[in-house]
Amino acid sequence: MFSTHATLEIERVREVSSGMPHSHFSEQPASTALPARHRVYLALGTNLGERIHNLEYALRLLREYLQLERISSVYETEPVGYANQPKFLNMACSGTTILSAPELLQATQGIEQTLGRQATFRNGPRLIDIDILLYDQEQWQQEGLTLPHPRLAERAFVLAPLAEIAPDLKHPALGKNMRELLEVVSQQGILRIDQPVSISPGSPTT
Ligand SMILES: Nc1ncnc2c1ncn2[C@@H]1O[C@H](COP(=O)(O)OP(=O)(O)OP(=O)(O)O)[C@@H](O)[C@H]1O
Ligand SMILES: Nc1nc2c(c(=O)[nH]1)N=C(CO)CN2
Repeated sequence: MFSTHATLEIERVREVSSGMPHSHFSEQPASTALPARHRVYLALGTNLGERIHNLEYALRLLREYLQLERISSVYETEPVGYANQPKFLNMACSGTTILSAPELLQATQGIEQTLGRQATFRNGPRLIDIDILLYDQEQWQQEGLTLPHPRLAERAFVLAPLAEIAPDLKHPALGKNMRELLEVVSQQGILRIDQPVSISPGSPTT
């Protein structure tokens, strides 16, 4: 279950037992095999509307697709790329999913639509942005999806929450972990705030 503080959130991956002696397990029909689970890391950002509420609502919807394992604190961050807009709230989460990476992208884009995200412009303001940072240790580049996320290593607003929940996680292409990547970017304008997220039922504000 989730505590009221984001940093304390832990949901354990349920262990499923067949109830059969181990030696009989391989005799089960293939259809009973559990689908493979993939560990994924996501970044969330918002700078319009009730920002905390947007994060909470997105996390609740994400739980339909992910078994959440960790969620970071919330960080208030100066806008990067286009300065003339409100400050963002950013956070990261990890979880496991049976979805393929393109299916997960479809799910996250659906959640952005559900929250009412309107197309603006590159680096512009948004109700919610959900980026897939890593999907297992996959390196993938196809139309519409690049893994790891191509701008992960240059963004303190992504690395600070990610390093909080997964400091030793290695970037599959760069070979460095998240703590090391965070150390080499400027953390100016990145402030961890003491505002907890709660993901009990509710509705969007916008
Ligand atoms: N790993 C990824 N996670 C999310 N979107 C991705 C990823 N790789 C590629 N994309 C593509 O990026 C496109 C633009 O996404 P989005 O509108 O969120 O961009 P942005 O938030 O303005 O910029 P940024 O991608 O730098 O955060 C999406 O339509 C999606 O197809
Ligand atoms: N601080 C901050 N700046 C941004 C962010 C964001 O999430 N946080 N997202 C952007 C486009 O994805 C562009 N700039």
